[in-house]
Amino acid sequence: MSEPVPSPRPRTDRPTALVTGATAGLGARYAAQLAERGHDLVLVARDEERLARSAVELRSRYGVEVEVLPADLSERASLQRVADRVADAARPVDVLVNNAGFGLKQRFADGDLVAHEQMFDVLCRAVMVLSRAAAGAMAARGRGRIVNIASVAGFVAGGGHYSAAKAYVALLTETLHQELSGTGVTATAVAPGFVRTEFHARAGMKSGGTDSPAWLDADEVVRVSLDDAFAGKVLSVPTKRYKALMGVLDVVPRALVRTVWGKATWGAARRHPSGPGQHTLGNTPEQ
Ligand SMILES: NC(=O)C1=CN([C@@H]2O[C@H](COP(=O)(O)OP(=O)(O)OC[C@H]3O[C@@H](n4cnc5c(N)ncnc54)[C@H](OP(=O)(O)O)[C@@H]3O)[C@@H](O)[C@H]2O)C=CC1
Ligand SMILES: CC(=O)[C@H](N)C(=O)O
Repeated sequence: MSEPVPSPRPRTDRPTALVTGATAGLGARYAAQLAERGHDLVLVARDEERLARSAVELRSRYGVEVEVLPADLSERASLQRVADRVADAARPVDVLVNNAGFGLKQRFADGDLVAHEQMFDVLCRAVMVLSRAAAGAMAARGRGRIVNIASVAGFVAGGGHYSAAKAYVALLTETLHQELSGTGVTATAVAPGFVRTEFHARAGMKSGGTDSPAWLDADEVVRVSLDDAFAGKVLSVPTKRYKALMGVLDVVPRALVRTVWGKATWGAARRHPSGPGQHTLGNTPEQ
């Protein structure tokens, strides 16, 4: 039986940050580092027990107010509840971190359509709806930060539907940044490389050698990206090695990138064993 979700606590003078995917990986670190930077928090994810545990830990460690908002962002009604919270003028959200996400080790062409639709809903539709909610409410107040977690994968071909989804996040964020110019609201796309989180285990992807330099520490990614976001940068590519890789990707022929990236990262995505339309989903929380 999960702990009852505590009702929102009285407003403080601290700014408030809403983080999606706050129970694990990068999202858990965004919540901790934003608390450390003096923000009250609204935590969003599906796993209510992990949310409640995170809230207790963050309150006691950082002395900030923490609200939990259980939601499956692939479900429209759930997503709308989160959008309503983001847009609530009576309880302003000053920083929105659209972080929730997962990968699919399935080809797009013959993979599980339901799984691909869910990934699109979480990686793209949720980011769009919540960014819109934040843009309107923040611009009305003349201040706010929108931080959308894209990926290096969004700048390379060959990463499957996931890459396309992350390219959408990056470009939508650049549009937001441009359209919000002069309003006091900034939008930052964060493009991490490979980060040691639950992402790959949840998706059943090989992630051997995570102690190699190619793999980043989640705390470093979050610290660098928050520094960039608070500096108003439109794109944050944590660490020099991934900034260098992005430069290389600009000049290497795309056909070569398509061939190499897919194989070098998740291995050749499996043809779906039972063919298109079967419903075996990844993205199950680690217990
Ligand atoms: N790890 C990496 O190598 C990289 C990751 N990224 C991106 O970073 C972001 C965070 O990923 P990462 O921390 O690695 O992954 P993790 O798997 O460690 O964490 C994913 C988080 O998202 C939440 N989540 C998953 N599905 C949903 C859903 N349907 N509704 C609400 N919340 C959901 C999970 O909580 P719950 O299960 O409780 O819902 C969890 O808190 C993602 O957008 C990912 O694409 C980008 C580049 C590299
Ligand atoms: C780099 C990513 O966004 C992704 N986690 C991957 O493993 O490709």
